[in-house]
Amino acid sequence: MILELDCGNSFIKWRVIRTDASVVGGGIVDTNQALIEAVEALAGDTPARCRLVSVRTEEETDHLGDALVKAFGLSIVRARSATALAGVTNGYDDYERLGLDRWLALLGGYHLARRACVVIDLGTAVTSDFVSAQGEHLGGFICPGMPLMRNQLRTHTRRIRYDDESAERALSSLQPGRSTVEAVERGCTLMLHGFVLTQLEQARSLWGEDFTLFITGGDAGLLHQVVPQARIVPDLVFVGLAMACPLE
Ligand SMILES: Nc1ncnc2c1ncn2[C@@H]1O[C@H](COP(=O)(O)OP(=O)(O)OP(=O)(O)O)[C@@H](O)[C@H]1O
Ligand SMILES: CC(C)(CO)[C@@H](O)C(=O)NCCC(=O)O
Ligand SMILES: [K+]
Repeated sequence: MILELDCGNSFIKWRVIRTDASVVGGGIVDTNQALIEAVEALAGDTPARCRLVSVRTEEETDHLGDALVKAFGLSIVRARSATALAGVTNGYDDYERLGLDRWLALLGGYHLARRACVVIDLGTAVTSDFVSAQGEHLGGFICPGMPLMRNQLRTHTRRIRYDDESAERALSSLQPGRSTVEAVERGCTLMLHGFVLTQLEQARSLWGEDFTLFITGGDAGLLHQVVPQARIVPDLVFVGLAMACPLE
């Protein structure tokens, strides 16, 4: 069995797959220890191999790797930056600066679409990347995601305070808010809607209607009504991870 990890800035997304790629289990955790416990709790064999992508520091990622080797004695392959892979060229001036989660998600998107695509990932940050039909990465955009927008408002004001349950309830509609929680949650959601619609405009001016829009990341669900044509692929980073780190 293979342990797959996407180590983001706030959470670790994990899953365990068999060699035939069928999924045994998976989830989202916020600490290395919680990851080890979740994998230990899976019925069946422990994974012998691991492939991972991380946007954390080298030290944090090494620390996680050491903990996994200690717990499971597995071998680890890490996704690395590349100038080109699987028919896609990295569009950054300095290819190593492109976030590896973005690189893998756009590799996965191009692989699935086999034509021009835009890949939007809604996590701690929101990112968007453009790939032409020829596999040329044209670059992309980075902006704050829902968790960062909320927290900036909470941190830099004195009277914006509310709990998680009321935040969830506030999104039952996108009408003008009649309480702080509604005003903030709906306002930030509409910022994301606006962002995504502008990405669509850019894609249309480049390619007409001849492209696929992919949406991934923990907050992908906030968008599906605005862009019903989008393909929501929650595991897009894992699609790219398998391409970048093949385990024969
Ligand atoms: N089960 C879940 N656990 C945690 N967050 C979740 C879950 N489902 C949806 N989310 C939402 O997903 C967002 C986090 O996104 P995601 O997990 O894709 O990225 P991340 O690890 O925080 O950061 P990165 O963008 O660096 O990968 C949060 O806003 C959170 O509300
Ligand atoms: C933008 C994030 C934080 C999204 O997870 C990550 O891809 C990252 O740290 N990127 C490095 C900066 C860049 O992609 O230009
Ligand atoms: K991510």
